Amino acid sequence: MERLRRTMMFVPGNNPAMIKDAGIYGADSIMFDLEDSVSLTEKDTARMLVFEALQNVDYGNSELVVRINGLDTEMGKADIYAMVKAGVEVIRLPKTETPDDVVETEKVIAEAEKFFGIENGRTHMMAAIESAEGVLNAPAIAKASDRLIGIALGAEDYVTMMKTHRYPDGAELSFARNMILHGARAAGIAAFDTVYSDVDNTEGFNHEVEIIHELGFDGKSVINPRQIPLVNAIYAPSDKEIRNAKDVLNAIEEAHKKGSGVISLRGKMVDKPVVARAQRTMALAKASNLVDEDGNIYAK
Ligand SMILES: CC(C)(COP(=O)(O)OP(=O)(O)OC[C@H]1O[C@@H](n2cnc3c(N)ncnc32)[C@H](O)[C@@H]1OP(=O)(O)O)[C@@H](O)C(=O)NCCC(=O)NCCSC(=O)C[C@@](O)(CC(=O)O)C(=O)O
Ligand SMILES: [Mg+2]
Repeated sequence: MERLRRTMMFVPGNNPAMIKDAGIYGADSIMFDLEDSVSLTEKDTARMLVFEALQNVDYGNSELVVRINGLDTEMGKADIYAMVKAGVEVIRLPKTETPDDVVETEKVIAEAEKFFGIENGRTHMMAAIESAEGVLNAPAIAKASDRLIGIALGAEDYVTMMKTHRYPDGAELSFARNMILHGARAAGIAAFDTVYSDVDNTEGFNHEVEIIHELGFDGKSVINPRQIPLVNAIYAPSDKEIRNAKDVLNAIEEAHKKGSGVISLRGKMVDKPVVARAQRTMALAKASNLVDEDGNIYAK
């Protein structure tokens, strides 16, 4: 079962207080930012703070991600070497335009792993897509490296270069969302939606999460801890979905014992994709503490 990444929380890399406490909010992934939330004069400070935090702060089970500055900046290479040395799990490349951007970054990551005597391939990658060219190249970007665990939409930069704004119905993002989602799925990796910057607008945030959940996104970048439980609530399966998933998994286990792979349950075919969906449902139910280890729904 692949790792759940319903929420990926940005933490400004030059904010010691936020860095220290980032693990208490239960984000599936914590994403320390060395890029756009950090001013030019603070770039070295942020790199050092995150370098220390990655090695000395306990962030529990959250996955640790760092958004580096791109290789087209003078900070990019130093960011990569520092984060690889600190043992970060995933390096996120901002403003990815072409597959070459991924390939070039992967080369530097591999160099850094070799330089520090770290097993080649240990550092995974994500590519954030934040422009028209990046969106049109999304399928190729998603296939550009085996290190990629996913690609993400960065809509603040994207809408600016598209000469539009963020709107409640999200029409301005529909093409980009679908290109990124299909590119990710064709490459067999995860797809993440963009941040929602109006932190106090719970209704607007929930509406946006409903849309991306329905489309099939694995999760959403968030900028504030208050947004985490909102995403988890929408990604939590209903009791009916949990019961059905449990029946599917029990039925297929029985069928495998009898040596068959395709069965029907209450008249509906149950084969590999149905089983995969049931496994994801149970993983989401467990992550939301809705069921016990055996998949039984906790009494409300
Ligand atoms: C928005 C606001 C100022 C609101 O502050 P507020 O103070 O009102 O928040 P409160 O709710 O009052 O905080 C309650 C407690 O949580 C703590 N706390 C808050 N936020 C926390 C956090 N993120 N991490 C850990 N801790 C946190 C806080 O310290 C307090 O702790 P304590 O005092 O101890 O109780 C704050 O959230 C914040 O700065 N967010 C990060 C913004 C950021 O990183 N932007 C860059 C990434 S997007 C981008 O670049 C665009 C993109 O590139 C994206 C893409 O590519 O995907 C594109 O193009 O689209
Ligand atoms: Mg951006």
